[in-house]
Amino acid sequence: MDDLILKSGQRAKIKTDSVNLFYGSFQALKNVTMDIQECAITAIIGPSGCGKSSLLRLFNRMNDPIPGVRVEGKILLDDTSIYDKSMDVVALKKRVGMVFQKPNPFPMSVYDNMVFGPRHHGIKQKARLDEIAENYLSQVALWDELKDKLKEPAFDLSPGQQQRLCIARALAVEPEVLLMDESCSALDPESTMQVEGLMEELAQKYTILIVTHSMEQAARVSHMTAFMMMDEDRAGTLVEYAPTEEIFANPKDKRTEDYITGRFG
Ligand SMILES: Nc1ncnc2c1ncn2[C@@H]1O[C@H](COP(=O)(O)OP(=O)(O)OP(=O)(O)O)[C@@H](O)[C@H]1O
Repeated sequence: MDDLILKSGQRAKIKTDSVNLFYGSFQALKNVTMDIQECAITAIIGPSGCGKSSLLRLFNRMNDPIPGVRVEGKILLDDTSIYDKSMDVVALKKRVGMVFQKPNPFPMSVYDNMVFGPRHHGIKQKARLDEIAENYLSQVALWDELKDKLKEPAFDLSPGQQQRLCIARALAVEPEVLLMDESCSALDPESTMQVEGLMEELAQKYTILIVTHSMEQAARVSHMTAFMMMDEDRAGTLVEYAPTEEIFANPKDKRTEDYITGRFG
């Protein structure tokens, strides 16, 4: 579809148009319009409370269970409206996976973590499940470390290994988009570097969105950066959205410049 082609010539995987999000009477996002590039890393940055996580969670309808939540405007995944009444939310969550701030392996073995999603989606054959476990643990560079520990509890792994396992588990259902909400903030610097390296590799195949408090991380790994702020009503707005190099080297908006140079936030 032509309207999914961006000015840069890249294809948009997700498009939002004039999105407002309300928690009850509180407006958490105001008029957010952005096109998210396919097979690239997009970072969402901004001060605490400006709506970064709220925005991220809109893309796989994670906000749905919150009482009083209301979404206005349009959000497209490819050319399908995510908030259309006919949208199959289980299928959406398979296409748009999520990795959280704290590693959250399930209380089961490494192997069972890996095959949980595929089993849920109907894959039964042991050989196929084994293949999936090996393939995705390899993609996150854990196979060599864990191939002899597949039956051990995932909780026994180091935090960095646990987070890579959670990424592998998210990949095992073959998503198209991966949402990462401060997924390195509970990790030590070495594990952070490993996960960042992994993100860069994964971006060749997957569309990745990250929320991060670390501007260094946004600058290191992302291709596009969205800077958000609260307006006078405390609603989150998109201030500037551009290739990461431009945001950090030549921001167009004074507020972006003030934030990235550490004058506030
Ligand atoms: N479930 C909820 N119910 C009501 N208000 C909420 C809910 N979740 C978030 N909010 C409010 O929405 C606003 C945006 O929150 P959100 O967590 O999206 O911001 P953030 O930029 O990700 O913050 P942080 O950087 O501190 O994680 C905040 O004012 C927050 O208090």
